[in-house]
Amino acid sequence: MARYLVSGGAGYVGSHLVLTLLDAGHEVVVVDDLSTGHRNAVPPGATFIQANLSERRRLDDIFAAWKFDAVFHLAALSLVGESMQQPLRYCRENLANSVNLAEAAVKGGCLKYVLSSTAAVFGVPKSVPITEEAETSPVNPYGLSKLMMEQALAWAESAHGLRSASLRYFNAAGADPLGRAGEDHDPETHLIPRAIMATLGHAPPLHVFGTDYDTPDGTAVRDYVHVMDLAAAHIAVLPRLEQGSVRYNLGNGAGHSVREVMAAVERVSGRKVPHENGPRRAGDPPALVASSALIRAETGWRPQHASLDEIVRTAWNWHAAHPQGYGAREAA
Ligand SMILES: NC(=O)c1ccc[n+]([C@@H]2O[C@H](COP(=O)([O-])OP(=O)(O)OC[C@H]3O[C@@H](n4cnc5c(N)ncnc54)[C@H](O)[C@@H]3O)[C@@H](O)[C@H]2O)c1
Ligand SMILES: O=c1ccn([C@@H]2O[C@H](COP(=O)(O)OP(=O)(O)O[C@H]3O[C@H](CO)[C@@H](O)[C@H](O)[C@H]3O)[C@@H](O)[C@H]2O)c(=O)[nH]1
Repeated sequence: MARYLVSGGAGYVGSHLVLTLLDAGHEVVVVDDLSTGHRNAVPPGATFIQANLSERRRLDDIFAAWKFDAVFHLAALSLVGESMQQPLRYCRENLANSVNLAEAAVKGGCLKYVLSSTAAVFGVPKSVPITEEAETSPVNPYGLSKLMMEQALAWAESAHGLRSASLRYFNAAGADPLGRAGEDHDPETHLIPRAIMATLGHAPPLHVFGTDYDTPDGTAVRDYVHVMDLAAAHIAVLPRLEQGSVRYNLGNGAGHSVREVMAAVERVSGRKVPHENGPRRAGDPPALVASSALIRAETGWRPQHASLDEIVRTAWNWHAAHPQGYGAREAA
């Protein structure tokens, strides 16, 4: 049994990671300011500390009070469009706060650091699937802020011995198959929850952002990876850190178009997805698909929930059971 710090553990991916760590018998301390997360999303078995990562002294106190085997850093701002409007805020939140956490970890003697990075570090890729050798050339401040932290971590290894894994998630999707957690963002911008909420009648019809892409059906293609598979990857990379820092692309390795996602929602729900076709969303690349060959080869990680229907089914079940997301339980 080990003890881990999870920043952003009240958020979507973070809450699923905390469940996975607790299920494996580990001890978890969550640090989250609840800016986009939910207190009710933190599983009961975890210790919760409400703090902002800009509070460096609080972080030092936390690392002094507990000895952690590793830190998983998920807390961040992650809306691409918002980052275009507020580039400096994104750099402060995603770079400066990540540096704060890394400094506090080093000072506290915790020398393993797993960063939630993103496919957005690649910008518009020249080809898919995207390997780790592909050029990193972000086209928005969000991707830049994550890439800068990846680069800072490389220097922190040589200077401070901080071993890091930068996990470039592609599109996190789905929910805990046991129904203990799900996705609840406000506003919700992600395709699968939006399609499901529209189908349940809890949101307006889905807007299909672009039908004129150079893809098989004209809609944009993404690599949807189950959030529990993402969570499992965090544990799988830890032994690899004994040999040094790593950067891994993390996806299912299969691309699905917006129309294919809608078809999956229709298969799972037995209902039509109310939708309207519209123009492209600014900044959206036509296709992002991961090559996850490297993490598979080096850690043995494999997606266990790879089918799009299974991903959509777990998300559907959670949204159907929680029409107001975590709000209903917060009010209860
Ligand atoms: N969801 C995706 O598809 C996706 C894809 C690629 C990368 N990522 C990355 O994964 C991570 C988690 O994403 P998510 O979708 O779960 O987001 P989320 O918004 O659901 O979770 C982020 C959590 O961090 C907390 N937080 C934010 N700023 C903080 C601060 N300064 N101090 C303390 N806590 C703070 C929020 O309250 C929230 O609980 C992010 O780093 C994101 O960039 C997500
Ligand atoms: O209402 C909607 C929402 C999305 N889309 C399309 O669906 C696809 C997926 O969009 P979305 O779910 O918003 O995810 P992305 O914009 O691909 O971004 C996610 O995945 C990236 C990695 O691939 C991460 O960097 C981001 O943080 C994460 O939000 C895109 O083609 C969108 O244009 C629609 O057509 N209608």
